[in-house]
Amino acid sequence: MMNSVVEVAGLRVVRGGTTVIDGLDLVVGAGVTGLLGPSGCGKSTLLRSIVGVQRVAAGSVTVLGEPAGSAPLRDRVGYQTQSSSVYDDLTVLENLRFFARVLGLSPAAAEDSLSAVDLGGRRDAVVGRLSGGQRSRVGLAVALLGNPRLLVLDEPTVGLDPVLRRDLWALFHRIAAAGTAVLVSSHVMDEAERCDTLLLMREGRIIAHGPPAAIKAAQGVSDIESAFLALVEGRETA
Ligand SMILES: Nc1ncnc2c1ncn2[C@@H]1O[C@H](COP(=O)(O)OP(=O)(O)OP(=O)(O)O)[C@@H](O)[C@H]1O
Repeated sequence: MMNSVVEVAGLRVVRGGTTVIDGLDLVVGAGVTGLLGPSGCGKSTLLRSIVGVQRVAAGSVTVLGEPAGSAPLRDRVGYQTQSSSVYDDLTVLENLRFFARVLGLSPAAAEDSLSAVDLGGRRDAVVGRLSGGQRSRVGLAVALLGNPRLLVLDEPTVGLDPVLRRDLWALFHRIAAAGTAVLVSSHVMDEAERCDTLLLMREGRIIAHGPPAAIKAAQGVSDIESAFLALVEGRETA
């Protein structure tokens, strides 16, 4: 089969009476893919469509050859939303064991996930007392339960300091190197350079797709923010 993990064709999504995504086509492969764009451009909506929790008006979303959200994908796609979905009053390990049970996985899956995010040393810490970066890694560990083939992360680095952000991006690359495709959204343009492949999104459309260096070269600029602006201006004057 092809190397694509996600295939989106002609996707249209309407939210609250407004068309948020209109005719979007996209292929996502292995490695770390960054979905970057300003707040409100539709990143979360696209990720929700890929995970299969978004009602779509038209088009198709296929993940690992199956329709998005279908039963065979249940333990093959991990998803971390913007809001924390872990229990503050449970320990790190208790949280992971709970979610492992919900997914029908063995307690050993909780241990595997814990070590994948380097949280073994904090296994007995109550989540409510962890730092922001550690909490974020607990959420990531939950999404990694069962060793999914695709990990979808919605703005996981928001609110974190630069050191923690750098550490998390390093972790995404380790996860990708171990064979899980990582699709991560951000509205911070300086995170672009950390991605193998970039998807630049604006107003419900993908305006550029490729390695950061290729996107910059195509626009003749030295940073992604300038490339984004050049692409927007090019469209407005076209
Ligand atoms: N539940 C909802 N009902 C109606 N409209 C919504 C809903 N959620 C989001 N929208 C609208 O859909 C559009 C895209 O929102 P979305 O959350 O996908 O953007 P985003 O790029 O992820 O933004 P952010 O970076 O701020 O999370 C926005 O115009 C938003 O106002």
